[in-house]
Amino acid sequence: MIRVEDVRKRFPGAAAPTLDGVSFTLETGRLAAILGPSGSGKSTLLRCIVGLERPDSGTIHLGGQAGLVFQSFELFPHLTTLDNCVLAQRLVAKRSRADAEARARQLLEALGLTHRLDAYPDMLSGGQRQRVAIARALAMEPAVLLYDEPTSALDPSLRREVVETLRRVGSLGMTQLVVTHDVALARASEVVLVLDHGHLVEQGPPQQVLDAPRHDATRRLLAQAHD
Ligand SMILES: Nc1ncnc2c1ncn2[C@@H]1O[C@H](COP(=O)(O)OP(=O)(O)OP(=O)(O)O)[C@@H](O)[C@H]1O
Repeated sequence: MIRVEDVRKRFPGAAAPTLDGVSFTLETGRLAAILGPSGSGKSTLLRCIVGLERPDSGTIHLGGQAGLVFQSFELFPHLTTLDNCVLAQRLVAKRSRADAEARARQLLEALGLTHRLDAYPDMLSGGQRQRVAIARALAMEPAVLLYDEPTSALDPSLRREVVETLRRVGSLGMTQLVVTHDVALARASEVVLVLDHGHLVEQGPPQQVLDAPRHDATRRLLAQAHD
């Protein structure tokens, strides 16, 4: 689960706080999307949850480490699918080659990549590369998995594949939080959080937040999505 309580962050010299008392809870195994206009604090919130940024005050409870799937995937170009998923397990988690490989194979199978174990990243489609990055993050057994704009590096035809992938990961019991500008992706998630000027202005299921928006920031995001 993710429990964020009254998180505040103001960067030195900034006129206003980037996060101004953000609180929410996401239950284990749930998929949430964070929407918000540019500059509203989405990436900063994500970075605080991962531990790349330190809040000035407030608490973040994950019950373990957070895994992060980067927008650009950051795969090692000289390693195969399997070895991309084995390396950090060996170096960071100090697992044996056999253990690391077994875990990687299991996750790659769950994500439909068994036929691509020996392929190098440049031989894979964008969606496949993303699934390798997700399998690699899952192999480290994070308590939660966070994504920074998972659809923006992919062409529109692949966006549906992302939703399918997130559902598969959810069915493994993983708690997932996605920062996105993509309203369609938010609609496919279970919980939508809307940030505006460092405040969480809406939170709830997509049917509530996106079909009956109560805040101007949400209405503007929906209007832009329809343009
Ligand atoms: N390291 C930093 N130092 C100073 N200011 C920062 C830093 N990181 C972010 N900010 C400021 O905090 C505000 C929110 O930035 P953030 O990247 O969190 O927004 P965002 O909602 O993710 O935006 P976008 O949708 O454009 O990615 C911006 O005004 C930004 O300039």
